[in-house]
Amino acid sequence: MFGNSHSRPIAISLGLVVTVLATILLLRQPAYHKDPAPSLRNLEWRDINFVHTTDTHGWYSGHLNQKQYQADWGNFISFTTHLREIAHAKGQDLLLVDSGDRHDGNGLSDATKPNGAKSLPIFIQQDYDILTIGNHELYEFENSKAEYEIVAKHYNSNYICSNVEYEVSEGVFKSIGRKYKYFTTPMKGIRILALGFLFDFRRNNDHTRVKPISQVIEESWINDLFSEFTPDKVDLIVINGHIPVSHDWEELQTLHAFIRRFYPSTKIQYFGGHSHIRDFAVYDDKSTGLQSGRFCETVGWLGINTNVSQSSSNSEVKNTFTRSYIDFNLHSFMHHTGITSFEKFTTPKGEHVSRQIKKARYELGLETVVGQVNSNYYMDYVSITHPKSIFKLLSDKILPTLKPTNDSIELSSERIIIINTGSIRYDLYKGPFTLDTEYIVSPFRNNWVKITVPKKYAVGVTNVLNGGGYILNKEVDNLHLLPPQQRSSRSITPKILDGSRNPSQKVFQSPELSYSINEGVVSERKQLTKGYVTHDDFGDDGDDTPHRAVVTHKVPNVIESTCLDQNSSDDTPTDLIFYDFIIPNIIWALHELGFEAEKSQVSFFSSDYLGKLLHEYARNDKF
Ligand SMILES: Nc1ccn([C@@H]2O[C@H](COP(=O)(O)O)[C@@H](O)[C@H]2O)c(=O)n1
Ligand SMILES: [Zn+2]
Ligand SMILES: [Zn+2]
Repeated sequence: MFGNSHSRPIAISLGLVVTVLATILLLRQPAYHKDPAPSLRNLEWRDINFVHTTDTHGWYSGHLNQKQYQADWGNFISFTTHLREIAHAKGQDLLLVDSGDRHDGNGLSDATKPNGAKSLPIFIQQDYDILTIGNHELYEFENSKAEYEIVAKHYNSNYICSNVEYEVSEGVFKSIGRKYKYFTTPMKGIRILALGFLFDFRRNNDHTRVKPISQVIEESWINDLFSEFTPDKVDLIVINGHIPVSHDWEELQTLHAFIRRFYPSTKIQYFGGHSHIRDFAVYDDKSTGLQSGRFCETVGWLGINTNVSQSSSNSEVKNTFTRSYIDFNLHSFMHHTGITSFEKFTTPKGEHVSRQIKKARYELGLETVVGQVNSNYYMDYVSITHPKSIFKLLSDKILPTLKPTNDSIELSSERIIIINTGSIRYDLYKGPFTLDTEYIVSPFRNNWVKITVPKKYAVGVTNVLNGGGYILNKEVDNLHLLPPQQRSSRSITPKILDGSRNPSQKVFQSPELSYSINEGVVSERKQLTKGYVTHDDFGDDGDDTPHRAVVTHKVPNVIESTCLDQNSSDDTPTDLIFYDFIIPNIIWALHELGFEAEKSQVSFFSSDYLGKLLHEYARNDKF
């Protein structure tokens, strides 16, 4: 038809219209590309800005089967490099903070001997300005040694820990890092006094010491320090704790009251961790606490204006402080830097670290396929009686495969195996079960132990351990038995079942439903990715990516797998088998039931830890 001379002008004008329209569309495209995620909430920049991580537990490869957390440590390094440049270009400061727990949770950290041999050299490529220790650096001596010799040494005066000591030679204990750091920021000249604290942790190895905060504040060094650095010399106090920031965790409250005695109106910023949640707490009009999740799912963002007047009101706090929880993916990282091409985004160091990770994973054989998993098994997305519950899988199928390590171990005809649900760290996904999966689901190399008790006591233990909710019996140190998801201050509020005002932030961890980075504009609610929806003291606008919340179910402290004869008498000797990690808890529960047991009555049963049982189950094609 374009060959027809009469129609040519029309064809030309049509062509012109098409060209113009196309040009308009093309001109609009870059705007879209510049901001590929208009639904993301932008970061607010202040005089001083902090990027915060905590509880990374070795997840430096990123979440390979969850696109929403798929950035790796190299990408994270590129991200913060740009953020620092942006801050400095604006004349603002940017500091990086990490709050500890770098082991136990991923093959990259746990498949080596010593633990962390490959992951710590990767972790320390990040330029942290302030970092501290977590409890997972203290369970095993080899982790403490690595912390002292690799991490603390590398970061030198930036490694700040005010209440943990390390045995440098026999009987000689020294602070594992610097007890404090006083420094002035390069751009705004903000004078910062920084300290670091671990919560009152009692299960540390013998070559380390942890002093509870309540004891530290009685010591002369901290009183002298605060007397020397009078308020006129300090613009901002930073407390980096491996401690939850929630109001119901007493230790930070104690510390805060102590600091305020010396600094009645100085701004104080707390960074926290350990309970693996996103959280932000306002302590008073000049002081807040930020906690940035777990497992490289979250990068926390915290900004402070230093010049806000001293008057006290709610809006004053909001004018002073701002917080965001950034999803650990390239989509978010690139959005917040305003860089639209990956080539421009990735820095030589970031690229180098990403290569280092790939190499380490290859050398460790982390992607070696052991077997296939037939379904997703969840920790708390379904109830523990649901066929897709990982705890049901363990109690029905995996734990019954546990055998004593040698034939000389005497067995009773009846038995109950109890596991602390905190020993399971992550969902198990449908698809290949790799070496990495074993560590991700259950990284701990605990031994199984056994005690034989009359059946009437054995059958009550699980109930006692689960009965009291948060068990606060300090003598047996039950504090550390609780699975992280139950430790959220937010879970005190009753759950609302449509998920829209779910009190604690939630993540749906199914790879099937995780979103694609290229998904584009998310405009309708039904298109939102399921993930964290955080409700904190500033409201519910903290997550950089608006997610759709999911309902999660309460997970008890322990679950059991039983092999009992319904017809046998109450006094039948019954083997109670459990991880040595919970010996004090079991002895305490038996005591509560009226049976006095000694640690010496507990004997070794097996070294086939949970990860190994799962591995064998997959290898034998049992799923
Ligand atoms: N050998 C171990 C050590 C720890 N656990 C579990 O880990 C929990 C602590 O982890 P955080 O990341 O929250 O510090 C602890 O409560 C135990 O449940 C374990 O099972 N075995
Ligand atoms: Zn942790
Ligand atoms: Zn911890």
